[in-house]
Amino acid sequence: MILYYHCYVDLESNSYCDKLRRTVMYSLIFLVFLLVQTKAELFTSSAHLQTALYAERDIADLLKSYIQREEDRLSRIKQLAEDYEEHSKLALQNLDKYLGNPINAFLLIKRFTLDWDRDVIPVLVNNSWDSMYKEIEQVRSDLPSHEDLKGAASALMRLQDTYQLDTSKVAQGDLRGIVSPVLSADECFLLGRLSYIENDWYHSNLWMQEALVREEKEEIKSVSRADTLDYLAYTYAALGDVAQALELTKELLTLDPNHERALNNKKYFEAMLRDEPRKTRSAEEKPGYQLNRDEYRNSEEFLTYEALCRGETTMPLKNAHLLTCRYVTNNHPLLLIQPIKEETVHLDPWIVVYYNVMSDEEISTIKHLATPRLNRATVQNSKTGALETANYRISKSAWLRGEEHPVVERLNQRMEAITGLDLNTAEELQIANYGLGGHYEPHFDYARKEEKDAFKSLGTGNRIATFLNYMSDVEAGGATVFPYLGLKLFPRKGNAAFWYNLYKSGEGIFNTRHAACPVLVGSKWVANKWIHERGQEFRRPCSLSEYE
Ligand SMILES: O=C(O)CCC(=O)C(=O)O
Ligand SMILES: [Fe+2]
Repeated sequence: MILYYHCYVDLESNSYCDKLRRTVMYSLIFLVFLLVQTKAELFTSSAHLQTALYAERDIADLLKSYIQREEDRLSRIKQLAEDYEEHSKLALQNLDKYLGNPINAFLLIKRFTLDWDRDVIPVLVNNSWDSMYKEIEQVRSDLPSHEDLKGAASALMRLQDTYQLDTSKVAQGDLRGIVSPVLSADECFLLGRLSYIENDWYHSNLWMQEALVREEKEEIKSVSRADTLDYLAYTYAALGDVAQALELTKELLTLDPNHERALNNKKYFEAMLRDEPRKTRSAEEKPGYQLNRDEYRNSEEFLTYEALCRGETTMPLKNAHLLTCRYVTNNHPLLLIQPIKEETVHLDPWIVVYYNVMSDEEISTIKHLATPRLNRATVQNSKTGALETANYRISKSAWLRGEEHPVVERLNQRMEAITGLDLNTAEELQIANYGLGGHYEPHFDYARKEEKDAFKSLGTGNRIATFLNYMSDVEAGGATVFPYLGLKLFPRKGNAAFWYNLYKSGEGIFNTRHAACPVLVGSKWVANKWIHERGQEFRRPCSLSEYE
């Protein structure tokens, strides 16, 4: 703090010492920024949320050892009290005799000088909690923050939308048949309130309704019915259902007749219904349509993406009868002994799945290498070209270079053998871990014409192909889907998907637009290899025809 203060005062000065101080100060500020950044990001990766559980275990150990020490101390105090009680009782029975003995007098004095300092003070004066608390505070930094709470709530809302989860079923601990903990009325209320803070009236309304239902059933109330009615009425009004808002406000007034806001709202709602009697919730007919969602999230593409995520069939797969499987060797020494099984899952654009590309051991090595380096995944701003985080891509990722570990190098060579493409110009291997509700909404892997500078710094052209390794099964959700093809690929540990993003002319293939569905239950790990145009001139020769 002192350092910061001095530097602040001298900010304009240019002596060497000041420059040094300024550098230190900026580094500190940057460090704090980094800490805040990483702290607020636990929920975006399941690997990082694990640290919270380890921290919780450490806190339990710390608390237990503290309790043990305190129990020992208390029993020492108890012994002392008993000893004093007994000694004084004996002495007081015959005071003159006791004190008349010089040895007794001497021992009494010793008792409250030397013995006191040595045996009593350490037991009575206790500051072990302070040091204990400091230790807990250190572990605290590994625990989730309020930002994580907000992120987790909005992830739950996303899961609820995508997988069309019924609010009361979620509250009862039913996630599409997978058992999860039951939520109390106040936990439903919290979800309603967190949505409310985000001006998300739709979800706030659902969860406040559920809070009311649960509150009614609770013997010991965990939430105030009046508060819940207050929020719920507001959300109904915000969603346009003024009549319902009025009903609930009246109920609130029966519980709390002097509730000032409710009294005002009642007048306001009554006036609205009188002056604009047709004012009811605007009903949008499209399935999946939600008030409050932005235009894109109500679009055909997005609704198809969500339907595919749920495993629905949105359109018949074209030429499904022509899809085949085969063993691939490409006459490559790596594949001659152990050919790789290739399943064509779509013909045009050509999309294949390769089986058993990575072994469990390789996957575990790669996860270990990546875990400490996982950072919130970024996307490129198509206008400014800058890399930034966005809600439409929630995961954490790390880049691994071939030279870092033989397993990475071996995987790179294997992908080169399988695809027959040159991977020297490819991007490094990107490891991604999706946490709670982690997803990547529909996107192209290739840069479109308007994104002129997208891969300029790499100098290797556009992303000609994608090789997507699945490093985990996902219990529910987490599919890779292609909304324009009606294609959905559910992750299988060790398998990989591969497709070309560009025609031979270099033109982007629109229908490769794809997305990673939110993870509903489980954790999703993938390793992505984006292969670039440069180096493929003879391996995948160009064509003059635009769409080939
Ligand atoms: O994780 C997935 O299923 C797809 C990921 C993806 O499309 C990407 O990272 O570009
Ligand atoms: Fe992608």
